[in-house]
Amino acid sequence: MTTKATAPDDTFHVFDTTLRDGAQREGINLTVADKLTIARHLDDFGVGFIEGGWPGANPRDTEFFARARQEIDFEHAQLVAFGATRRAGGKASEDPQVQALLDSGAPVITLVAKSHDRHVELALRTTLDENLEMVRDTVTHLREQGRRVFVDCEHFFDGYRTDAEYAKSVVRTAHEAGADVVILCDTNGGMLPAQVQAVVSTVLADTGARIGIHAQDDTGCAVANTLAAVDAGATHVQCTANGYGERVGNANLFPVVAALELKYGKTVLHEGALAEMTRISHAIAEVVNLTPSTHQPYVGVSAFAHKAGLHASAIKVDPDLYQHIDPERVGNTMRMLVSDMAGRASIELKGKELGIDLGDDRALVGRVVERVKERELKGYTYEAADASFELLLRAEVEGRPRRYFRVESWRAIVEDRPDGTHANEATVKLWAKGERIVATAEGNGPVNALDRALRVGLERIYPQLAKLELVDYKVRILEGRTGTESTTRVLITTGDGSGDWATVGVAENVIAASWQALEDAYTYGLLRAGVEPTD
Ligand SMILES: CC(=O)SCCNC(=O)CCNC(=O)[C@H](O)C(C)(C)COP(=O)(O)OP(=O)(O)OC[C@H]1O[C@@H](n2cnc3c(N)ncnc32)[C@H](O)[C@@H]1OP(=O)(O)O
Ligand SMILES: CC(=O)C(=O)O
Repeated sequence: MTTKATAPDDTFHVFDTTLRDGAQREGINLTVADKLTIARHLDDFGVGFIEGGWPGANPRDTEFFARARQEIDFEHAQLVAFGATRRAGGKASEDPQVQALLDSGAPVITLVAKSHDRHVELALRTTLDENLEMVRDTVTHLREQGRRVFVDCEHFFDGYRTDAEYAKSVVRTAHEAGADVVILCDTNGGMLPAQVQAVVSTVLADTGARIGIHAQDDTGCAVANTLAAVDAGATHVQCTANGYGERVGNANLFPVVAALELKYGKTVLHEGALAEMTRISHAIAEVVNLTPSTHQPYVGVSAFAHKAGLHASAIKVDPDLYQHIDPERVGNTMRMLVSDMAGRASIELKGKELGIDLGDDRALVGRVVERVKERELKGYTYEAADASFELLLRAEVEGRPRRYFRVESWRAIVEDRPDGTHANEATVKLWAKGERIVATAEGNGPVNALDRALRVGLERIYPQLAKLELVDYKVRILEGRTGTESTTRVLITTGDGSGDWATVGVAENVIAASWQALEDAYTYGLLRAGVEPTD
């Protein structure tokens, strides 16, 4: 582990606490290996500080610091150990919890300190003076041991309401004892931006300490509160990747950093890092085993996805008209969604995205718009089934549907037996390359049996299909869609090892809807493989 004396640029700190506060989110349970992987991603991204956990609080965090020291050569970040001030009535130099922070070998230590009078009296069960002494003694001791110290003033904003002078005296004590930054924490996450801005301004003016911000997201304002603190003069922001954290989470690192770089014009990352943001956000989501939020600002797959026809018509002229930044700056991409809200421009842009030349054929584009609207009324959804849309578009452009096989008939049988067992069997009758094929297969359900029968029938003629795999299958009942009876929509995602595609089927019953989605899935798989249509 490199123990750099200072962060790359010490005038403004991006401090990440994914491995400490992020790990406090319900549902996240990181192994040491996970923590090491996330630390590497965060270092690549270029944050200045990575809070790795609370050494001594649990064996996992203790091991993380030991292994990070051995295994990671941090290029941009310094590793930070988190812990509390010493116990009331003791000495920092004799406190085992404080000693564990030193033993971690981390060059920087964040101490959580009480700054709310009620917490001191009720949670610590000590006096206000002794709490100040705990802060002074612990910071002094750690400084004497050569560590850089940051102090997190827990519940600062709530404490400021009940006793502003006491809250500020904790900041002054930490600062005078040698803490480099004193962080005002909105621990309960109840603050609003204007309140944060006012308090940060006053504390800066009254204490002379360098101020940081740590905002929980309980009002949905953590990012805004963080930026409000920066507006007021804070020069250290504590965030977590994807906003993971206790309860509803913390200030999300990615929108905070993007705002600092793109809206405030600050350089807080190394060159080229911002363009890696989407990849890093998704990679961390993968490690914590949570699906990345599709609607996350900047990095969500929907962050630059455009659905409304009017938006598309302006974007066709200039993408800036409906986007606050160029998505490539954060490593994301613009996408056009095709649905019944599409107009001609949406189809033209989607065609371009798919590499299909529509020329200036207004009539053709108009026909596609009409067809999409008519099919969406029946229950199809093309924004979730790009591959089915591409097949529909190509059919219009090429004057006939792409066909690699023709279906004579299909049938699926579900056999329930009195002993509770059952069997599923399907038969497909097809024509491909002039040959009539009859194939039968069993499966763990009727759709699986149909999928297998289709594959058994076609694989000999199209060996490319061997690589195809059903990745996801979703069914939704569309109540009263046609005004009479409900219909069923099936969305299938298929992969071939180098990418995934989604197809849709709609019918009165789930098996017929699945069959349509399967037919599109196989047809699109052959199209992707570059196979020429035969029929
Ligand atoms: C706002 C935040 O998110 S801060 C981060 C909080 N993170 C965590 O709590 C996760 C890790 N925590 C743990 O593993 C455990 O709580 C430990 C190891 C730290 C402590 O465990 P225990 O010794 O069993 O104590 P317990 O958790 O019941 O209570 C915490 C103790 O620390 C004391 N304490 C709380 N804050 C501070 C502080 N800033 N300075 C000193 N002592 C403190 C409490 O008064 C309480 O003391 P008590 O044991 O005399 O009642
Ligand atoms: C320190 C911290 O996590 C908080 O006050 O929320």
